Amino acid sequence: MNVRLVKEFRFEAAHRLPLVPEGHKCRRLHGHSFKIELTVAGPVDPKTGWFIDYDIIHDIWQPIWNKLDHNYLNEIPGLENPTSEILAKWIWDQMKPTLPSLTQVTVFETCDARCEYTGD
Ligand SMILES: Nc1nc2c(c(=O)[nH]1)N=C([C@H](O)[C@H](O)COP(=O)(O)OP(=O)(O)OP(=O)(O)O)CN2
Ligand SMILES: [Zn+2]
Repeated sequence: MNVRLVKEFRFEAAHRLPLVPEGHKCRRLHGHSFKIELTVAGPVDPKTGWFIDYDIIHDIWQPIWNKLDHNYLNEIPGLENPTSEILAKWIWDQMKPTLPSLTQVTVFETCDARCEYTGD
C-alpha cells in the first residue's frame, strides 16, 4: 500500500520582486502569510501503519522555517528574486537531501495562488 502524506506549515515574511516592470505592485516591499505544503510518498509499513511519522517532516522543516519566518526573503542567499517558483525550488533543494521521499513542494503566496514544484 502506497500513500502520499501532506504536511502544512506557515510563515510570515516580506519580499519584493525586483525583476517585474517599474510600477508593478510586486516591485514594492510587501508581505505575505505564506503557506507551504510538503508532500512525501512511499509505502505504509505494516508494523506501524504509517509511511513516516509527520514529526520527521516537521523536524526537517524547522531549520528552514527559522531562516524564512519574519525575515526579508530578498536578503536570503538564493532568494534575491523570491517568486513563488524560486521559493518552491529553494525549499526543495534544502529538504530533498535529508527527506528523499519528498515529491512536491507547494507554495501558497496568497490563499488563491500557489506554485507546485515536483523537482523537474
Ligand atoms: N507566477 C507568479 N506570479 C506572481 C508572483 C509569483 O511569485 N509568481 N508573485 C506576485 C506577488 O508577490 C503578489 O504579492 C501576489 O500576487 P497576486 O496573486 O496578484 O496577489 P493579490 O492578492 O494582490 O491578487 P488579487 O487576486 O489581484 O487580489 C504576483 N504574481
Ligand atoms: Zn508578493
